[in-house]
Formats: sequence, C-alpha cells, structure tokens
Amino acid sequence: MLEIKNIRKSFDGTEVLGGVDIHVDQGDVVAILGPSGSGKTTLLRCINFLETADAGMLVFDGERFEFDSISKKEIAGLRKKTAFVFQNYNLFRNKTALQNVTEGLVVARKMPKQQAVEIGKQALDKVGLSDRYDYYPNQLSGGQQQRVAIARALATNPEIIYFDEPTSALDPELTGEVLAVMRQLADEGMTMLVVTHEMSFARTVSNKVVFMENGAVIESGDSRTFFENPQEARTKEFLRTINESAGLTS
Ligand SMILES: Nc1ncnc2c1ncn2[C@@H]1O[C@H](COP(=O)(O)OP(=O)(O)OP(=O)(O)O)[C@@H](O)[C@H]1O
Repeated sequence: MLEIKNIRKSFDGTEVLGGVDIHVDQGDVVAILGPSGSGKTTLLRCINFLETADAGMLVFDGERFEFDSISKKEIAGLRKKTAFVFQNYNLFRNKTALQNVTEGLVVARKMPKQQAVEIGKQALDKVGLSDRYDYYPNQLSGGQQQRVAIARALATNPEIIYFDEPTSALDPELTGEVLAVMRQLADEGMTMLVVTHEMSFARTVSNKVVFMENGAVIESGDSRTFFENPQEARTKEFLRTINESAGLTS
C-alpha cells in the first residue's frame, strides 16, 4: 500500500538520507530501528511532508508521487489517508481530551459536531480513556496524553499511522500502557510505520523491521529473521549491544 523509493534528504549539504527504500503492505507493522542520528525521524517526517525530501518517490495505493514535485493538493489528499503520532503528543493544552480528538474532524474535515463527538468518544473508548473525555492534557499522565494522540489519529480513520518514537518521553510503566494499545491496533490489522527504540515492541509486535544507519538501510525484512538470524555483520553487532545493555547476555 505504501512504497518509498530512493528517498534522499540533505541538511546544509550534509546527507541525512542517502537513498532509502521502504515497502509497507496493508496490515504490516513496520519498525524502523537504528542508532541515534541514523535518519529515522527525518525519514518519517519526509514521508509525511513535514520536511521536503530532495528526491525519491512515494507510491500510495498505486498512485505515484515524486517528493520534489508533489503539489500541496496531493499532499492534502495523502494526509487524509494517513495520521501521525508524535513523540511529545502535540496536544492542544487548552482543549480537553475529547476536544483534542474532535477538533481536526470538525475544522479540517468539516464533520458535523455531533458526529465528531460520537467518533471522538469511540476513539477514546478504544484507547481505554472512556473516563477521561473532559480532562485537560495537564490532568493526564504522559501515557494517557499519548493515548489521546493515538485516539486523535484513529478518529480520522487512516489507512496507515506513522509513529515517531511514541514512548520515548515515557517511563517504563507508561510505555507499557501505550505499547499495549499499539499491540491491540496491530492485532486488529492497523497498518503502522513506527520509529522506535523499543526492542520488545519491534520483536513482538512488528512483523517487519527496517534497520538504518547513517541514512541508509542496512538490513530490512521479516522481524523474526532480523532478531533470530540477522544477515549483516552490523545488524549482529547492533543486536549484541542492545542485548548486553538489557542485561540479557554476559
Ligand atoms: N532540521 C534539521 N536541520 C539540520 N540537521 C538536521 C535536522 N533534522 C535532523 N538533522 C540531522 O539529521 C541527522 C539525522 O537525524 P534524525 O533525527 O533523523 O535521526 P534519528 O535516527 O531519528 O535519531 P534519534 O534516534 O536520536 O531520534 C542528525 O545528524 C541530525 O542532527
């Protein structure tokens, strides 16, 4: 459903993405892994046009778009089919959980308010916040705020949700509560592209992994193969370091 071909991006003459390919089928949960600074966030931001990639192509449901010549109208069309969940939730501080979820439906999608409220409540119920409709972000834990952000994404009925390190601002307990929601979405067949440092998520929820370093894909494919039988020396080293820091090996 989503293919990224040969995406390139430089900042001030320094190449950050050097020709990355990604393939996502419907129902896939793709984890993008890699050391800090490898270009993961930039990749996601370029795919969602929050940054302008210098070159490459995006194919969405068979429709092809060149990154360097896509129109604003085409971007708006693609954004209707996709949703983005940020590391720091990006909620409106002066709006309740329900208002945060319904705002985009009413303003951007021109949905009647009553319908938006109904859909918003359903989305909040789905992420376990049926008792928090009227709470403001500062009355919610970080994990609850991120679940509001996920509800906001779900309410737009996207074909795919992009997540940029959705749990990296959270302590382990709250991380677990957000990952449980994401696991449930995966079980229901939601297509997700997730930049993460959470190896447990990549190992147990994602079915595909893309491992990046220095703006290039080092290894990608089936997540079980990646973790149990990595092909590249660099991947083996990365996994060894991760396992050692988690205290899993001596
Ligand atoms: N707006 C920007 N201007 C200049 N350089 C940038 C910009 N955004 C990112 N970079 C640089 O691009 C490189 C890749 O950054 P990016 O955030 O994509 O990596 P990452 O893999 O997501 O890292 P992390 O895991 O630490 O979030 C880094 O060297 C970063 O400093």
